[in-house]
Amino acid sequence: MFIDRLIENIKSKKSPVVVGLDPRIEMTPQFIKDIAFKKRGENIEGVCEALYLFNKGIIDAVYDIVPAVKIQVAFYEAYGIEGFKAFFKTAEYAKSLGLMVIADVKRGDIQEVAKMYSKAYLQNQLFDAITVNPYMGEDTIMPYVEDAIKYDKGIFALVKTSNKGSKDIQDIKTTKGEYVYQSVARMINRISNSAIGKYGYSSIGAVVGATYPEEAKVLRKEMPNCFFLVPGYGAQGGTVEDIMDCFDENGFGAIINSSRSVIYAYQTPYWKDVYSEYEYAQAARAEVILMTGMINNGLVKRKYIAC
Ligand SMILES: O=c1ccn([C@@H]2O[C@H](COP(=O)(O)O)[C@@H](O)[C@H]2O)c(=O)[nH]1
Repeated sequence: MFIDRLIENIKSKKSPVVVGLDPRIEMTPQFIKDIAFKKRGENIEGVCEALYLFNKGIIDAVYDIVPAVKIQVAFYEAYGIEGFKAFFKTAEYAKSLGLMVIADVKRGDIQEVAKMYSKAYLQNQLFDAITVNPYMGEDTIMPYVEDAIKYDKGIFALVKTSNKGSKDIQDIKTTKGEYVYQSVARMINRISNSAIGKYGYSSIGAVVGATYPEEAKVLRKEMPNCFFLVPGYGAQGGTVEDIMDCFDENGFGAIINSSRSVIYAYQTPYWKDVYSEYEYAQAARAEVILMTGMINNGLVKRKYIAC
């Protein structure tokens, strides 16, 4: 099952860190752009080649120390068909090195449309899991759940997102006296019963932001079946302490995504005097090792088992 494979990958890499491949052309090292533009021209094709080459460097540097990568489709979709090619090529390369691939596509929509989104991603062998948006209601996520079970894939449903504005709707109190995100959490946890693996977690998981540690603590209890995909670590302000309550005492229960803080580590105050732009991938590796060490130390301090 997807979730068992994910847990086994976390165990074998001894890391719950997911690297987010969200490349920006304006932050891409010049030497990569030079290579890409020379090969494909200083145009959309060249830009997309540069994004792919950048990702390839990161993947080469981290594939042996993380269980998965998360690829945010917006950074590719912005460039049309060439962007999509870079998106698929990135997924293909990550898979070829044994990484699990989460497509961050946050899909939703009415059932008939959701079926087509699901066909695009969950029926595609390149992707192990996708993110979905359940805020249109249960019927809209069932096509993804059905395909996840049928094709042995995973889904992570948005429950409490990491952005500031997540409170605008997700934190409204319902007539039952709970927050909207808790109602969504209850729905997802119930649905997730249909896909529980041998470690007690389901292939139907939840997105819970690192920037809301109190809410995450509540949700960990209210969603015992659901593995959390936790964005918001690093660049958005989430810290190791903030994510601790996403884990269970066996050191499972969560994968922690970091995109900018890892892929652009060489530009951060911590690493910028150590690594040049030519060494951006080594900097990303160093940041993942540091992040993994800090998370595992945090787990040990709590007397939880480290990953
Ligand atoms: O609640 C959410 C859900 C998804 N994301 C995604 O995670 C990364 C975060 O990038 P950073 O550079 O580490 O901030 C990005 O792909 C978002 O789409 C999120 O941030 N919050």
